[in-house]
Amino acid sequence: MKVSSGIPVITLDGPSGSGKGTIAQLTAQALGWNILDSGALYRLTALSAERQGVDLADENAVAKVAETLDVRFEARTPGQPVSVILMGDDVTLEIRTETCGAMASRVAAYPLVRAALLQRQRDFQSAPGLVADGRDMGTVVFPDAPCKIFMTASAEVRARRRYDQLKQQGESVKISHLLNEIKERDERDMNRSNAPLRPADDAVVLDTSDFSVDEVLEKVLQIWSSRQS
Ligand SMILES: Nc1ncnc2c1ncn2[C@@H]1O[C@H](COP(=O)(O)OP(=O)(O)OP(=O)(O)O)[C@@H](O)[C@H]1O
Ligand SMILES: Nc1ccn([C@H]2C[C@H](O)[C@@H](COP(=O)(O)O)O2)c(=O)n1
Repeated sequence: MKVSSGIPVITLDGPSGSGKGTIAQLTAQALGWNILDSGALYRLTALSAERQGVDLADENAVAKVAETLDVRFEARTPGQPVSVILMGDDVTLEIRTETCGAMASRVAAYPLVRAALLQRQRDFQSAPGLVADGRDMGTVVFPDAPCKIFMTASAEVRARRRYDQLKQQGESVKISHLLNEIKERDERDMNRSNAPLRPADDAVVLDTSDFSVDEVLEKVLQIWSSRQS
């Protein structure tokens, strides 16, 4: 099984809403690297299982879905937003809903599902480099990555960010509801027995609560630069 190939990887792990996806995108763009949105694979597994009428409580059946996931990530330029195509159907927006995120968190707790998606994630490691965003990028998927960052922010700040994001998209939700969902998701992601959400021992922990996107990006690029000198 391929783990390390000498191609550099920056891992960005952290809880929901900490800004990993946004920063992964901008970092990949700044460096001209490839990107792995590992959460999308769990979201796609959940969505595909639901579409096929698979019971999400059946670990073996959901793992089969993960093993045979027919998905394409279409990126025109490295670092630019990608379209996500599931069995020929563009599901880029559908996988981003809160409902799909909650289903993803549920199937992500299954060891068989995690095992089924492991090599698929490692296969994203290609030249000139990879920015990998998720929950276990630094601990399990790319344990040899030269630069590991664990992004955090208070649950309140993350709920506010999500609220602003959904409002911008024209969705009306209560911030108290989002806060509860975030706390529930954190609880499930941190307390599962397999690959729980936690910083790798050699990760830099970055609390983004009081920083803008631009400030976080600058810090991530500084951390990467410091790893090279
Ligand atoms: N430092 C920041 N300051 C303000 N807003 C931010 C910051 N970082 C991210 N955001 C905003 O917060 C929202 C959530 O960010 P993002 O989707 O990147 O988080 P995430 O950690 O990838 O979440 P998930 O794991 O649920 O996909 C987005 O609208 C993004 O623009
Ligand atoms: N490496 C990963 C990535 C994601 N998950 C789980 C945890 C989340 O609740 C869910 C959706 O992730 P998101 O798109 O919000 O980053 O998938 C995981 O367990 N491991």
